[in-house]
Amino acid sequence: MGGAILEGLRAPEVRIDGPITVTTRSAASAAAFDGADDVRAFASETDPEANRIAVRGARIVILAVKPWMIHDVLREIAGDLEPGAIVVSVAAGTTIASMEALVPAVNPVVRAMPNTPSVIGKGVTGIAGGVAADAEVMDTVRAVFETVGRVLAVDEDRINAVAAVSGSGPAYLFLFVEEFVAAAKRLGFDDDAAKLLAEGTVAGAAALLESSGEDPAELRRRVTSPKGTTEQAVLVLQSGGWADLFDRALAANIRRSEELAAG
Ligand SMILES: NC(=O)C1=CN([C@@H]2O[C@H](COP(=O)(O)OP(=O)(O)OC[C@H]3O[C@@H](n4cnc5c(N)ncnc54)[C@H](OP(=O)(O)O)[C@@H]3O)[C@@H](O)[C@H]2O)C=CC1
Ligand SMILES: O=C(O)[C@@H]1CCC=N1
Repeated sequence: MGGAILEGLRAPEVRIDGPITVTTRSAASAAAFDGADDVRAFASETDPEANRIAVRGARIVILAVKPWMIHDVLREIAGDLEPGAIVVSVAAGTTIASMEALVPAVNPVVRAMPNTPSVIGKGVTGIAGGVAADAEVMDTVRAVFETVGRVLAVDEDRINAVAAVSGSGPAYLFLFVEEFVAAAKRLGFDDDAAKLLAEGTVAGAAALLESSGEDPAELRRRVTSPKGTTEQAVLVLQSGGWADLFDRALAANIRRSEELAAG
């Protein structure tokens, strides 16, 4: 996820004050930035000081390690944070209070829940601020994530729901595409043809949804000729109990965030 945000931040039209410093665990991941003039990268496996060096002088520190690693990384960097530096975590299920307990009170903590379309500037990110995150801090964090898409500010008690909808949402759509391609193959299309038809349709329909500004129900209506073919397929799909399926899937997602928060 950190890489997706970084890709968005590195887009030519985005202007960042100062250098972007990246840390990774492996030297191999850091080596991907060799020769880059806009990013410097350090690997913690070869430089145990990497994270501490990286945060020195930084106005914003974005943590994008796995949820169960966030607290250890915060303990590691807390003493090197600049006073007032904003700490942003994108981790699922890691509460603001648990992070605030590990950093100086002068460092505002913000939780962000982005998604992977950020890599092409079409991300959706929910943000929620802690006690020291005043309006200026939230505007700054909003501006960072607006470089990679759209931003919704929420109270922290809604962040798990944001994760369930938009954070994980791309995976649901990709699962749909996988199933759609597989169904096309079962109709006799070879792999390439099935992908062309099914993936091309999803990409085109998503672009149409975005560019038309129309409600998806209206766009669906325009495909569904009365007494036509689409109608028959839609009736079958609607009989599958999607509302309940989605409710259960999102509830399971939120439950997992709560488990992660509980440790
Ligand atoms: N994937 C997604 O769609 C989303 C993920 N998130 C959150 O993003 C976080 C990361 O998830 P994800 O991107 O899937 O995880 P990945 O495992 O893909 O990425 C984790 C990154 O952290 C680096 N890393 C690991 N340990 C350290 C360390 N000690 N110091 C510095 N860097 C380190 C890894 O380096 P290396 O490359 O060398 O292994 C890797 O680049 C999670 O907390 C998740 O909840 C939030 C929203 C969406
Ligand atoms: O699966 C996860 O835990 C992360 C959080 C949201 C998307 N991916």
